[in-house]
Amino acid sequence: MTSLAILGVGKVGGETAFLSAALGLVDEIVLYDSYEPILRAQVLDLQHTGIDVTISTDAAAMRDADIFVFAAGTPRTPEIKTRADLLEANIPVARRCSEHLQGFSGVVITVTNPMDANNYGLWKMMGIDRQRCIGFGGQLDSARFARYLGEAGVSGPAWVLGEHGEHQVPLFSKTGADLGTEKREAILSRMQGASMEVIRGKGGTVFGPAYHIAMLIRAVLDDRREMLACSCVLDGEYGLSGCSLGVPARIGREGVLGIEEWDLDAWEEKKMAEAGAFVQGLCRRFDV
Ligand SMILES: NC(=O)c1ccc[n+]([C@@H]2O[C@H](COP(=O)([O-])OP(=O)(O)OC[C@H]3O[C@@H](n4cnc5c(N)ncnc54)[C@H](O)[C@@H]3O)[C@@H](O)[C@H]2O)c1
Ligand SMILES: O=C(O)C[C@H](O)C(=O)O
Repeated sequence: MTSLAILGVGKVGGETAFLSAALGLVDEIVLYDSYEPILRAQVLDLQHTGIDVTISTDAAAMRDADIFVFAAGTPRTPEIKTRADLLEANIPVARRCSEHLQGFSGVVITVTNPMDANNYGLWKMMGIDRQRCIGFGGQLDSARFARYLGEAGVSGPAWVLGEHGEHQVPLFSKTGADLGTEKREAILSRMQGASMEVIRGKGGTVFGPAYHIAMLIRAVLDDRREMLACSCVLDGEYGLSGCSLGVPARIGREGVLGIEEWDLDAWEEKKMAEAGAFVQGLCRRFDV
């Protein structure tokens, strides 16, 4: 029997629960939210699908799950410019999350923004092996990148490393197309504003994140060992440590099975170093 726990069942957590149930990824889902009315409503709504999945709201059972999604906390509104601006609001939520996870032996997926810093914070507070903390965001950024590349007539592989935020690093060198710096910067700028277009229109991003989180859950539970852009706690990879950052990672049943260090061109290397320095600064908040 496989069990998924989700802390925070608002827009993204709720949709992730629904998709995981609808796709038959797990046998049991343990849901918890500090706001009781949303928790009850999400449970009822899931039950009304009639999908054959066990649903529990026993917070203590979360630590027995195979996989745990941290999706609780404050999301952006149009007034909140960057994901990093959510750090102070969500640090106490990350701390609470790490308390829920004492004794947990599965794989954690961090969704709550600023995701890279929170993934590092959870790893640090829980004191678990770094391979068991996966930060989610790179797959979504990569899907957005693929879309913008397509509009520019480029169909090569779309990978986005770096921060899940303003300092994201789209790997143009992997696409095989020579777009030039100006076009690169123009596409990057569109990517930086991509989610805000959705947040302005419907109050938050839902389908994109939930779909790719479900694919990540599947990669872990089925031990797919596939390469995905994920935020991982770094220990010298890409010349960085003291942070969690988007890198190409092989994902399987034990979490991050390996990190590949790809050759980057000069533009990408500079962006990656800037991303590392920026996220290291955010992560320092968890070192005190
Ligand atoms: N990494 C990504 O790609 C990605 C994508 C979308 C959203 N996000 C982030 O995910 C988070 C959730 O976004 P959302 O749109 O679902 O927000 P939401 O407001 O719809 O849901 C958040 C839920 O967390 C609950 N919550 C708050 N504090 C809690 C606590 N201490 N314990 C348990 N539950 C708690 C709230 O009651 C709420 O139901 C935000 O930080 C958002 O920025 C990240
Ligand atoms: O942009 C946000 O605040 C939400 C999320 O990180 C996203 O990329 O959709």
